[in-house]
Amino acid sequence: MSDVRIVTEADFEDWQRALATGFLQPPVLTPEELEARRLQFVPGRLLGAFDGGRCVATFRSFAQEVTAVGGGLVPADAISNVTVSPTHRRRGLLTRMMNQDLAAAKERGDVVATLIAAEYSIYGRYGFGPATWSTQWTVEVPRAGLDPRWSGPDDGSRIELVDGAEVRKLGPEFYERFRRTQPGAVSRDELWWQFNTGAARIHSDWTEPFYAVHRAADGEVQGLVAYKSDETWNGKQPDQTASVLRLTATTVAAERALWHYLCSIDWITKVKSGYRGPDDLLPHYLPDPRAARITGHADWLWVRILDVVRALQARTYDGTGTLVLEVVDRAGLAGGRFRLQASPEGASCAPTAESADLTLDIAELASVWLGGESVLRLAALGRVREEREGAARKADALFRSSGRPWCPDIF
Ligand SMILES: CC(=O)SCCNC(=O)CCNC(=O)[C@H](O)C(C)(C)COP(=O)(O)OP(=O)(O)OC[C@H]1O[C@@H](n2cnc3c(N)ncnc32)[C@H](O)[C@@H]1OP(=O)(O)O
Repeated sequence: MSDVRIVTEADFEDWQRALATGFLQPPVLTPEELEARRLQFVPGRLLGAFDGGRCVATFRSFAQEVTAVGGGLVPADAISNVTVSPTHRRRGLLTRMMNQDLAAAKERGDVVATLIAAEYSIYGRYGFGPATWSTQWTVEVPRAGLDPRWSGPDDGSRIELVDGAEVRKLGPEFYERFRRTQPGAVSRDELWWQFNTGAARIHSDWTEPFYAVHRAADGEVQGLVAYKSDETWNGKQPDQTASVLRLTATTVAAERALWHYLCSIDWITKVKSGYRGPDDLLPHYLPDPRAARITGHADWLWVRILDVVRALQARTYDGTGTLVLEVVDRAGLAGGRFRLQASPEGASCAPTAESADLTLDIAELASVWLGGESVLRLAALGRVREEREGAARKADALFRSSGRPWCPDIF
């Protein structure tokens, strides 16, 4: 039987080989890739399964914060790098690593665990629910109806091209402001900025994208985009695609200006949006919104609530009401019956012996927690059970939020 345990520095290279194998990537890493990945080594946060001295499964977690509805920051156990080698699949190794990690996260006091799921059907069994969704658009620039003479914003703000070193200087402060405005956004640590600007390279074939920053008239950074272009030249008509890696903005004006900028670059006939929130305004920045075609839509950030009281108290509520929730958690980590008393002034939540209004699984609670799913829809699907008539409608009104959550990052 394989031994599941915390990974030491001595195991690290073997662990990385197993990780690459599990993700069907070339199993031998360059010294530069290994060196960059060592920066992610946090003692106690890497798990592995070992069989006959060889690593056959990998699991990594790290400290993160998730933005709740209303802008509160919630401590999270972010999970990544989950693999089991094909030689050892379906023997319960993932289950053992997950159970160990979630127990440790609960013990540490993390309110939720988060991950981006490779496949939909893997993580529900561990109490995770899809909490944010993402939509990809492709803009057919010639059909968008934008003014072809556009030469940047005319409100005193400006767009500047910058390099990776500059992004590392101005990006973190900007993103700290941004993430407080966006439910579902996750924190980025210093390593994130290094990996995403090429200062440290997990993949040695990394190439520098273009970076453009939007500055308000007073110089404040209000938007940042990283994008790439394909290098096709068909000899006659320029027909290039700009692919957005990330675009975030703290104001609608900055966001609009950056999309307009991308659509105005000479030679660019298509703009691929990357992973946006499902209610992103992008189509409506175009005189003809039909020029933006949806090319992908799927679940994105999955959340596992570890502490119902703190999770429900961390977010804001537009409505006023009291609700008793029976939360079922098969793993025994966070379930129970809770009374939520919410109003725009604040919320309190505590265990209760009162009879329940609504019964739902911990995974369904995660899906409605950030406002990404509606209680009424889950009730219609039979995934939330009303114990009192009208409770689903009441809960729907309480958990509903004015915008859909969005997680711009992959981890
Ligand atoms: C956050 C991230 O890193 S996402 C990346 C996830 N990794 C990958 O997709 C890489 C390729 N896949 C793998 O490495 C493995 O198949 C894993 C990690 C997904 C699963 O590991 P395993 O050790 O085989 O899972 P384990 O044996 O613990 O399975 C537990 C249960 O999940 C089910 N399960 C596991 N993987 C899958 C899957 N891909 N699809 C559907 N069900 C699955 C098993 O059938 C089992 O069900 P049961 O409890 O009803 O018997």
